[in-house]
Amino acid sequence: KEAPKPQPAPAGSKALVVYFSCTGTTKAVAERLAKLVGADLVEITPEKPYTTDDLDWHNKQSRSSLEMNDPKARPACTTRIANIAEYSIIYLGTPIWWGVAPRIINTFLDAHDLSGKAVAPFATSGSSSVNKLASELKKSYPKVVWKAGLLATSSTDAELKAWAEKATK
Ligand SMILES: Cc1cc2nc3c(=O)[nH]c(=O)nc-3n(C[C@H](O)[C@H](O)[C@H](O)COP(=O)(O)O)c2cc1C
Repeated sequence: KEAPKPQPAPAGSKALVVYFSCTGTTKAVAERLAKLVGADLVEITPEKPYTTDDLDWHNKQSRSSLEMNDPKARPACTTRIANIAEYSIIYLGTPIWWGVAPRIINTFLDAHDLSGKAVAPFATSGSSSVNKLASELKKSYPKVVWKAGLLATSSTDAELKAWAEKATK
């Protein structure tokens, strides 16, 4: 008997998980999600990596504080996804900084044309909910088809999968 042929993915079903992570929490979720849904995985990498001092939110002069205090800050990121148009769904993972997405997420979004694209944001945080992050992104990038956000700090595989599938509908 012949082995069953692998099913080719239906046209337009390509999924991308793209994420930013400084201390590994979002990265771990992104890796699990990509495996669960069979998505490509790309990291948003800052041109200048964040040091521990950079991430000190108690220090008003730290790099992250200065960036978050300036809505127009766009820290350089080297990530460019040339074939981003090929994806039918993009899962965008990020830590929550000051209640919203780090400015490098804006750098990434500014550099890619995601008009009409389905993008589902997921985030990890100490405690903040994903709502403000999601609504701010929606306001800043109104041409994106934003799907429901997920606070994924302690999401199970089943929760990740259910949320990811819903975003494709
Ligand atoms: C500069 C900075 C600001 C943060 N602001 C918040 C916040 O507003 N609310 C919150 O719950 N957690 C906040 N955190 C905690 C992170 O969201 C949390 O540790 C996240 O899981 C880190 O993800 P990562 O390991 O992928 O970088 C902040 C962390 C940093 C470094």
